[in-house]
Amino acid sequence: MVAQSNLAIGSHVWVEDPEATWIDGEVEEVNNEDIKINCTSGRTVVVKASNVYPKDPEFPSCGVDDMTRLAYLHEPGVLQNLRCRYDINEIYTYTGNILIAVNPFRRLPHLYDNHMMEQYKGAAIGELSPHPFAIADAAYRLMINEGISQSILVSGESGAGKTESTKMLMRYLAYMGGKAAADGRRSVEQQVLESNPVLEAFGNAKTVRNNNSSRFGKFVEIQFNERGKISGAAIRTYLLERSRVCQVSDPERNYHCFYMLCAAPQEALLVDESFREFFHFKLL
Ligand SMILES: Nc1ncnc2c1ncn2[C@@H]1O[C@H](COP(=O)(O)OP(=O)(O)OP(=O)(O)O)[C@@H](O)[C@H]1O
Repeated sequence: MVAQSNLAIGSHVWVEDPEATWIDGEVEEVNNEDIKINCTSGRTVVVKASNVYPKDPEFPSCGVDDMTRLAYLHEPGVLQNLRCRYDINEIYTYTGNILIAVNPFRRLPHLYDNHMMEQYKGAAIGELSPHPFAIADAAYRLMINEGISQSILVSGESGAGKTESTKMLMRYLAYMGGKAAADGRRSVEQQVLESNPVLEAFGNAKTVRNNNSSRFGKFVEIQFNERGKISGAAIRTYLLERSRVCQVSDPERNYHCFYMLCAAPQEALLVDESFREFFHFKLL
């Protein structure tokens, strides 16, 4: 990140702030490398020019849906844009063809219903609001049109929303590639979606950062036939945090499946003699 070298008096800028991370203000005085800034918090600070970043005075109050449209693509500019959008419940933002998701920490069902999936069908990226469905649709279309396998990489820190975003991507792909199941059996896409709760039971646990933290890596492969319909799927898992099974530090928890077993009716567990002592385990 490179700060502005020539700062004029009266120009709008960002400076680091110990409480707000970044705060905006106006340049009041320039003394060689030392810049005096009147912050909007009411404080006046003197900082080195290399720590001062230009602020776009014409930045729209509700932000922009693609970061590439920002006048300045630096950390305070990006964070301001994500913040403005988050405040109006716009949790998704593009940076070119990359989708950034900000965890809303509350259910937003209207964002993910069937009507939304229908809208994103065939829509080019950027035509509608940023959304995981748009990313899934672009991948699906490219696969159909170019005949080449596509990958979607979902990354972020713990609790960022990777698992939830992946489920949205899988739902959309299942919606696009779904076909009626024969003779009442479960279709492949149903089985793919229904695998999530099972995988989460055995591989997810409560941590200090996330009540449903995936303690393993996951590679989900969905196979399509030449007509674009789902023909198969494979889920590979990596690096399960095995130590959690026998060592959990408070307030974290063991894998969900342990508590699910405890919540199960006793008679269901007593089918196996080895479960008799189950409820005395220190671990539980
Ligand atoms: N799009 C969303 N809408 C509503 N809630 C969400 C969304 N994304 C995330 N959340 C909430 O945040 C929690 C954490 O998200 P998630 O488990 O997807 O994070 P993660 O990045 O997969 O974390 P980890 O790396 O620890 O597994 C979810 O259990 C859910 O409550």
